[in-house]
Amino acid sequence: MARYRPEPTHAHGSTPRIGVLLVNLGSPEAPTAAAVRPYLKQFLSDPRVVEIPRLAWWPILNLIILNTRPAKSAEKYASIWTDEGSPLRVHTERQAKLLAGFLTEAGHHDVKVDWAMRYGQPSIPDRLDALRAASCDRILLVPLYPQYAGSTVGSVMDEVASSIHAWRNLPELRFIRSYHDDPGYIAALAASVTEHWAKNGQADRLILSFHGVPRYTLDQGDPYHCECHKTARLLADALDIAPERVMLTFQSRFGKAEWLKPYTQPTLEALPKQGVRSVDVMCPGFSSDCLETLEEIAMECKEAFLTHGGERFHYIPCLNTRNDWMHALTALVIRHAGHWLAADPRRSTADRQVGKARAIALGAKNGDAK
Ligand SMILES: C=CC1=C(C)c2cc3[nH]c(cc4nc(cc5[nH]c(cc1n2)c(C)c5CCC(=O)O)C(CCC(=O)O)=C4C)c(C)c3C=C
Ligand SMILES: [Fe+2]
Ligand SMILES: [Fe+2]
Repeated sequence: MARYRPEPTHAHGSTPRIGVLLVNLGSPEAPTAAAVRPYLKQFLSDPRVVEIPRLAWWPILNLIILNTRPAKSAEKYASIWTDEGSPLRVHTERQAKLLAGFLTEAGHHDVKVDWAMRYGQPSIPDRLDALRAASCDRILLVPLYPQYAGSTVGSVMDEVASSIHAWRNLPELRFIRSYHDDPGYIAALAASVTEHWAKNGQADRLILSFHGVPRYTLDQGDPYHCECHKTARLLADALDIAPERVMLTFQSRFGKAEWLKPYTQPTLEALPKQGVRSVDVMCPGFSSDCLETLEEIAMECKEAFLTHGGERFHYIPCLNTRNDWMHALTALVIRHAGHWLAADPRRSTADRQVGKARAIALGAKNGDAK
């Protein structure tokens, strides 16, 4: 059996380009049990996500979870679905379009931006094939997870590796491993909180809720927990807020094992008894609003806080397509694609910068104040 498929003929002779692939987690095709089932099957069959030995996990997944969870999840998805589809998908597609525009504006015309989902559609192998067909011989992968976790960024890289295993002529590859402490990302988060405070006043607490992962991943060396804490510390510093007014929590626990603590919902339920009447909740670990923020936090957790004696619950949206975040993402991409962009002799920014530098130099020489 041949391992390698023939390469597309256009791989030869055409102008090489740089590809940028944004990747997020993925959503079902529709908010129905029938559509949620294959999506959950793919998701929960990923050994990076559920590390239970396959033989033990297979019957639990196929005989129990996939017979009960799709209907419940579908109901939740239905409560956040938009006319254009899943919010996660809509935001990710817009982020890709805006990034392409911002890169062009910065003078990088030969960069092709595309987007893919780790689970469901558009798939990573499909979009990598498309970048190859567009003659991209250098590809930067951008998993849209600010904090690294084996279950997210690690899984994206597994899928990339399996997608290209039969390519004969491999592209040069790079990836953004995480951007949890990127100054542009932190500044965009801080600006979003500051704007919220300017309109609504400050709540008693600012809760930073991150997606959880099993506790054993921390014990085994996954840096996710540390990166979440670093993001929270940098954000609190940028906001100049007293540390005791900020809390970091972990949401979306799945299954019976212990996950990272403290858990978001039980924390919110306990706060009113401690005299905390109002909270602002933000999810810095999600680059786009999705089921886990719009339904779990803004609906479920809000109700839990209010029914336990809380008086005011505000959810601060994810960065989505905020202008400051799109600028920060563009800068991140330019930095990671750095030597490729700098080495491209057709790059027009280089020309422009040289032109500008010449104008300044000549202007200064001629005593021209302009
Ligand atoms: C089963 C274990 C899971 C781990 C580990 C996990 C890690 C993890 N997930 C995200 C981001 C998202 N997860 C989303 C949905 C979601 N997550 C799990 C399970 C685990 N996630 C499930 C089963 C689901 C599906 C929905 C459900 O049935 O509850 C989403 C939202 C997708 C959407 O379409 O809106 C995101 C985003 C991170 C960042 C992470 C580890 C750091
Ligand atoms: Fe998840
Ligand atoms: Fe959830």
